[in-house]
Parts: sequence; C-alpha cells; structure tokens
Amino acid sequence: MPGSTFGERFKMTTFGESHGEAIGVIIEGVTPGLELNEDDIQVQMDRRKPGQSSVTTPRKEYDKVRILSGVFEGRTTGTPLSVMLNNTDMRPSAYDDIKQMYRPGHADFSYDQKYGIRDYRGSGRASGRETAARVAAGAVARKLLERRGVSVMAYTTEVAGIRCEAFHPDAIERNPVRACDPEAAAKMIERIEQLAAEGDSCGGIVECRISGAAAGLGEPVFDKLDAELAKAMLSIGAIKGIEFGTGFRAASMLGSEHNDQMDENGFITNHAGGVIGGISTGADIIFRVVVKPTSSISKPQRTVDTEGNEREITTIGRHDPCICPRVVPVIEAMACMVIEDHYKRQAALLY
Ligand SMILES: Cc1cc2nc3c(=O)[nH]c(=O)nc-3n(C[C@H](O)[C@H](O)[C@H](O)COP(=O)(O)O)c2cc1C
Ligand SMILES: C=C(O[C@@H]1CC(C(=O)O)=C[C@@H](OP(=O)(O)O)[C@H]1O)C(=O)O
Repeated sequence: MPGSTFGERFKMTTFGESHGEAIGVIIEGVTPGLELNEDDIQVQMDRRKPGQSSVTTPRKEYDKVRILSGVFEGRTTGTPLSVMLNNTDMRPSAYDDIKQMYRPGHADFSYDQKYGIRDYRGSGRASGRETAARVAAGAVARKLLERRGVSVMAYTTEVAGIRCEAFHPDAIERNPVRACDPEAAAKMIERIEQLAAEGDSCGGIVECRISGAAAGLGEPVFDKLDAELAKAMLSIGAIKGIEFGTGFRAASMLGSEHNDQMDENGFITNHAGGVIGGISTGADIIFRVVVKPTSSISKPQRTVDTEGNEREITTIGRHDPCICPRVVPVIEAMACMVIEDHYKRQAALLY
C-alpha cells in the first residue's frame, strides 16, 4: 500500500541539553487523524516539570509545549510530529567550579571518555531534563492507546527503605512523592527533606501497571515485550533495574506456586506480570524499576579532575534529592510508547 503509514512503527528521538536553548522530540508513526492539541501534551508535561515541591529540584521550568509539525487543523497528519520545549531557567554558572571535575555517579567521566568533549553545563544530554521530551512523545502515544482501551499508571512504592503498605490509586497524584500509600508518603517526604538538608539523596522503587493491553503483543524472540519494556526503562537516567510480576521473588518459589494457572475466566494469578514467552497474555502488565539515589549531592566526595589529580567535590546547584516523584510520568511515557509501537507491529504482522 504505497504512501500509507499502515504498519509503520511508533518511533521517537529527542534533542537538546539541560542548559542549551531548548529540548524537543520528533515522533514518527503517529496514526493520522488523531485529535491532538498542545493542551493534550501539556497535561503530562505539568506532571513531570521541576520546581513543584520540596522533594524535587527547585529549578523552575514551565515546559510550555509548542507543536512544530505533524498536526493540521487539530488532527495528526501521519507525518513526523515535532514538539519543542524552551529552556528558561538555566544557570550554567552553578557548574563553573566543577567543570574540570568528574561528579561521582553522574555521566561526566564516561561522556568525556566517549566523546572527548563534554557540555559540562548540568550534564548536557545526560541530564534528567532530556526526559521532558520523552514525556511529550508519551502523551501522544497515550492518546492513541486510550482509543484502544489501554491505560498506564505508575507510582512510587518505596523511598529510602520506606515501603508502601497500602494501595490507594486516588492518592497517587495528590502527594508529592506520588506514592500509592498516603501514610507512607508522609514519612517519605520527611525523610527526603531530612536527607536534602544533610546534602544527601536517596533512591526508591516505582511500579507501573498497564491495563487493557490485548493478548498477543510482543515480537519473539529478540523483541520480546518484556525485553522492549526493560530497554525503554533502562534508557532512563537513574533507572538501575527492572522486574516483572513477582520478579526476583520467583527465585525462591516453586513451579507449582509460580505458574499462572487458568480457568474458564482466564488466568487465576499473574506472577508473570502479564507477559509470557515475550508476548502479552491480556492480564495487567506489571513491572517495578529501581531508581538510584541522585548522584549530585553537596556532601564532600572523592574524585579526580580532567588531568587525573585527586580532588574533593561538593555539588551545589538545584538537584532532585530523590528522583522517584519526577520519574513516574517518564516511566508511564516510555511504557505508552512501547505498547503503542507493539500494537502497530502486531497490525503489520496480521496485514
Ligand atoms: C526525571 C529525572 C530527574 C533527574 N534529576 C537529577 C538531578 O537533579 N541531579 C542529578 O545528579 N541527577 C539527576 N537525574 C539522574 C541523571 O540523569 C542520571 O543519574 C545520570 O544520567 C547518570 O545515571 P545513569 O548511569 O543511571 O544514566 C535525574 C534523572 C531523571 C530521569
Ligand atoms: C531541569 C531538570 O532537572 C534537572 C536534572 C539534573 C540532572 O543532572 O539530571 C540536574 C538539575 O538541573 P541542572 O542542570 O540545572 O543542574 C535538575 O534540575 C528537569 O528535569 O527539567
């Protein structure tokens, strides 16, 4: 079918640096005819943007959405859709004193090794700021998924060893850590504030639940759905691991316990987390990711400078004392894009 976008994959790439002029995204494979305006994307940007609470970086970015292409008279055209977000609150001088030093845990040393040149202004491309552009693309994928009856929801389940004991979906967007248990959220906030005052940071766990996805999504054997979700999640800065369903607990379970048995209503349990053999089963797809503690901290640490001399470093500036709250919308965005992409691949397979 020449000229048709039928079967085209949902793809995106981002551009921009934390202290450059702007960041943005180019998305390909957007189904034509979808009603889309800047507000549809802005809603998701507003969930991720910095400077909204005591547990996030105070940097104030509004992440105002500008659609540059791919939408005509309020509908997507099927051509590359691009979104730009201007940076407005840059403060590169915060990095002047440490521009010749490598921050432990951040990408300064490894970027220098790879490129031999580094935008030292706030980690450049390795900055969490890059994820704003992903959220814009995720908002488009989410709209396409809504038409398919798929919903994607992530939430914090653990911060600094404090775990959620209850699950209250309505509380998630109302507490600044986006925890699913408001009682645990209060303790998490107190702990993050305390650590930030001490010049330290902490990590945690974020869970994601995809509901309503059809059975049959996933491309074995190399592009299994769980493998694709894992790659998408691990491509987000600070995400260090992922488990599906019962995850690592499977190691101590018996086959008779872990197998998801079936009856006439479908699966009785969901230990697999909704994916078996790399293909969705129709059950909720559930995974958890580990978020590492923010690397830029103001406690003195040992490092070296670009000449290899031993130095002591303290990172001043505006940093997230815990990345969990702001990574929640990013995880949802990446999950939306993977699922939408696999719907398109499944359609191409059956065509
Ligand atoms: C939403 C978001 C916000 C982040 N905020 C910060 C921050 O304020 N300071 C910092 O040092 N790292 C922050 N990071 C983490 C860095 O991007 C990440 O640690 C860095 O790229 C290197 O880690 P990696 O090895 O996991 O990629 C953030 C990441 C995300 C996704
Ligand atoms: C600006 C954002 O987060 C930034 C992510 C980040 C990092 O090192 O990842 C460092 C901080 O920014 P700066 O470059 O000013 O030091 C955060 O504020 C954002 O997410 O929009």
